[in-house]
Amino acid sequence: MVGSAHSPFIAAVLRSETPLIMEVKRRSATGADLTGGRSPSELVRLFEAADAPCISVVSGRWFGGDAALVDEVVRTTSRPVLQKDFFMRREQLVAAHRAGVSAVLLTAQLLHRDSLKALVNHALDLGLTPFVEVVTLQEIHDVPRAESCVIAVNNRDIRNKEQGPSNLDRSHDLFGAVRDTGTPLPVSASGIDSAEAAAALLAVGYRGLLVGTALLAGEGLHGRWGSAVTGARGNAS
Ligand SMILES: O=P(O)(O)OC[C@@H](O)[C@@H](O)c1c[nH]c2ccccc12
Repeated sequence: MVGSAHSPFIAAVLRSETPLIMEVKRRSATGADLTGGRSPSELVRLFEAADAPCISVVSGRWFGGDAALVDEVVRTTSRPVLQKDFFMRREQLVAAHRAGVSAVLLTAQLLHRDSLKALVNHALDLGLTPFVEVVTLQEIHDVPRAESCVIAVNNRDIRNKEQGPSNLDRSHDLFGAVRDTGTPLPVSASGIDSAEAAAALLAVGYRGLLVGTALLAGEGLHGRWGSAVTGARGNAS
């Protein structure tokens, strides 16, 4: 169902033929430059040309981000923006809302269950879409108000600052549990390094994929991903 009941962020991904949430990230967690000398605005325009339904921007300092980066991305695009940072307090959500973003990352692994619940409620009260990242079955079961949240399986480990290898099997293994929460937008995030891997994740039923490094560093922005993922969605949801 793609209707007015969904938030703008969720609706944009659900109706897209190329459901890739494309990410502006200045550096990898190991410090490698990912911009290739391109400005944030240039990257946003490249993503728009590649039909990104919405844009993710990493404001966390590990990845070279800051508030000015979020402002520049929001100013450049009219598509819904997801801000990726380590949101822990309500005031940070208020600031994100003021900056004009549509969705905020909430990392289940880093938040106590009660805090996650409070932050999901605060985000929804502000009109922000909670983008909840999970890595385990228990975390999936603990997501409150899943029908209003994006639930994203993170294929990397945030506790080692995402420096370890990615594990796409995690997304494949956890898909059924994510779908059963009733989230309208199950997502697989991080470490999706090829158009083929992306197509396989869509085929099991993910409705959106979050991709940063492979698009920034690889050939992803030159058409190949678009043609591989268009129509790759399964019917599982
Ligand atoms: O560059 P990748 O491997 O495609 O991953 C993107 C995104 O998922 C990743 O940047 C990310 C996942 N969780 C985060 C938390 C904070 C900052 C960034 C992230």
